[in-house]
Amino acid sequence: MVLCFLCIRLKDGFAEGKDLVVTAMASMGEDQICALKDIRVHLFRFLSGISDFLFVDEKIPEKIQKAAANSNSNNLTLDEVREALIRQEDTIVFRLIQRANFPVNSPTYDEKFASFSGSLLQFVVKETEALQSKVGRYENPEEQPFSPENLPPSLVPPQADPPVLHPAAASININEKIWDFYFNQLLPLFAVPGDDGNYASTASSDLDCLQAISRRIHYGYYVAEVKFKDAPQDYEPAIRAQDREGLMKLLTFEAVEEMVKKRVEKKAAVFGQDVCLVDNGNGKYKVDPSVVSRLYGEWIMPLTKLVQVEYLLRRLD
Ligand SMILES: O=C(O)C(=O)C[C@]1(C(=O)O)C=C[C@@H](O)C=C1
Repeated sequence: MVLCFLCIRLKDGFAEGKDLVVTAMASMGEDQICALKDIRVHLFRFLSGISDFLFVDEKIPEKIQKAAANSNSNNLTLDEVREALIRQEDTIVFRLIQRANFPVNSPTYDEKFASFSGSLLQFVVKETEALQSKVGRYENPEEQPFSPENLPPSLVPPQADPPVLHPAAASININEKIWDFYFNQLLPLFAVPGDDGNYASTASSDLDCLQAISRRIHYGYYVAEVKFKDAPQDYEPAIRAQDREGLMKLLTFEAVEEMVKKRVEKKAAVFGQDVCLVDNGNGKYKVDPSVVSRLYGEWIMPLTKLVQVEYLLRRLD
């Protein structure tokens, strides 16, 4: 009942064109969040189906959690984890396309833009993550916050499934690096210069991109765990020697990386083409497919590997 009410208010809020934070806050007062404590069935997952503005839209981790829980994790295969990475490509490409609907909109990032301290972007990130934390987003290991200071605790009961990952995963958050490359290198490659005044939408769209990219990169925990379980005899000596380079070599598959870059380039071309009734062969894309390939080749895959190395270095602790 409470959930239905919440969904309707969320939908109405967006239909009225309210901005993300206002809608979320208006929809979920503290009382409602507390009332939701009694609903024990994966509230977070349920809500994710309602609004991908607010919550994650990937359900793969749950499948992976189950596969691993059903046995001593031999069920969890590298193919399954790679399948999850492939599905996340779609989310990333679509979110970039969404962000490309707006120009750069630099006032979004201006620290003196409004009466709150910091930029509009920082405000949206902090407030959105606080709400999402209350409904359990950060109970999922691959979800790492960009504004981790003073996050409120989850009000949702923890999932009963036995954990798949080594607890060290929780201490690995490389979002500062993601934030840095996204704003300083990637954004200027696909957002056109200009200002259309849509600052709140721009900020929430940036956060959507950041969260999808961050989830994909921190998914490296699962990739590393599967690789370790598949061949502990290969990984243990390098872990004991704390040999970063050795680990990096062991977990790198260049042929797979080439395939990934080609596939995401193709996805960006297919998902982001201008559709006309008459094919005029203009070949105009909403986001340049070569930028998406670069995103993966220069940042996403190297950082996913960094997460894997960091995880493996702590895997025997
Ligand atoms: O598929 C793997 O084996 C991964 O480790 C994932 C990944 C990637 O980020 O896509 C990273 C490193 C490999 O070299 C290939 C691909």
